[in-house]
Amino acid sequence: MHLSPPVSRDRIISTFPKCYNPQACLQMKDDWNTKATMACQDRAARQQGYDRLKMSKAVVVGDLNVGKTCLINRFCKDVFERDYKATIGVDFEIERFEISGLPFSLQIWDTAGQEKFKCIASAYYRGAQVIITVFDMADIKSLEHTQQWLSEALRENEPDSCFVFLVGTKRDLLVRKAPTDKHTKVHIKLVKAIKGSCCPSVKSAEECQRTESDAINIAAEMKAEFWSVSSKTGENIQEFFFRVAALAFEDAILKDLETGSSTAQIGDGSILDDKVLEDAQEKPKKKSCC
Ligand SMILES: Nc1nc2c(ncn2[C@@H]2O[C@H](COP(=O)(O)OP(=O)(O)OP(=O)(O)O)[C@@H](O)[C@H]2O)c(=O)[nH]1
Repeated sequence: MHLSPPVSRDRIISTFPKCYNPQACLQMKDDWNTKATMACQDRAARQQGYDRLKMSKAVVVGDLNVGKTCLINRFCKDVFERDYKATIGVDFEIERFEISGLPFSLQIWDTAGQEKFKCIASAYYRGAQVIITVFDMADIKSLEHTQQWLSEALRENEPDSCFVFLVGTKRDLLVRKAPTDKHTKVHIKLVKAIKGSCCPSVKSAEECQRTESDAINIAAEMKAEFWSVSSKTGENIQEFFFRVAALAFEDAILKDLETGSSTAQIGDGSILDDKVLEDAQEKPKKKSCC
């Protein structure tokens, strides 16, 4: 029997990850589902197939320039790219976890936000267990477009078959607390003077709260869980992806129990073997300069 290599220590999830905000949360609970826990603890189950790779597919959608690629790259490679390079079509990463002692992989699909690449990207929406709709916290228009992105992604999937997340990026651009030190106050005044009062990169604490509460309302309409993150600073990035992985993993285990299956499946139901995984990890990059 082939055993996957051990996952890195920072990808081990042992306790059930918490949501960001209870007002926009998919599952209000503190612990794993009892049935899932028992299945994980069942050594016999492990020997009969859970040692093979179990994988879920997550697609990341949203307007151009909102920070989808940076979100994925911060988590998967711990890097942040300041310069914008448009995604052409799609790209993906595979992240390996150990959850409750079992191996699990998340295939994270980065899709192009630019209109001209939409038809290529939408071909990859199918078979997703997780849809991550992304907006820029400093650009309210991108929040307004998230419902459209979600409905396009859902069109390619079974109704009620996906976990939906609404992620506000660029949290670092929002001034959460009124600055108290003289230098920051002067800096903000200067930037506002140069860029105008509608400068998207400098927002007041009130605007930040308003954006979050608008997002929470939209998340409720979308039946989504809301997260606010920064790929620049890394704030909430690991917490967010751990939450995604944990919910997808638990769902996959429970579905297996329902169907009595223990094989490794990718979103659209095809069996994933080690060769596919190796090829996927060596894929060429599909980014290009704009
Ligand atoms: N300050 C700040 N800038 C960010 C953050 N995330 C992304 N950016 C910047 O936003 C720009 C766009 O980021 P990308 O991740 O390439 O955007 P995208 O959504 O993948 O864009 P498309 O590929 O066109 O769909 C880049 O210049 C990033 O440096 C963040 O958390 N904070």
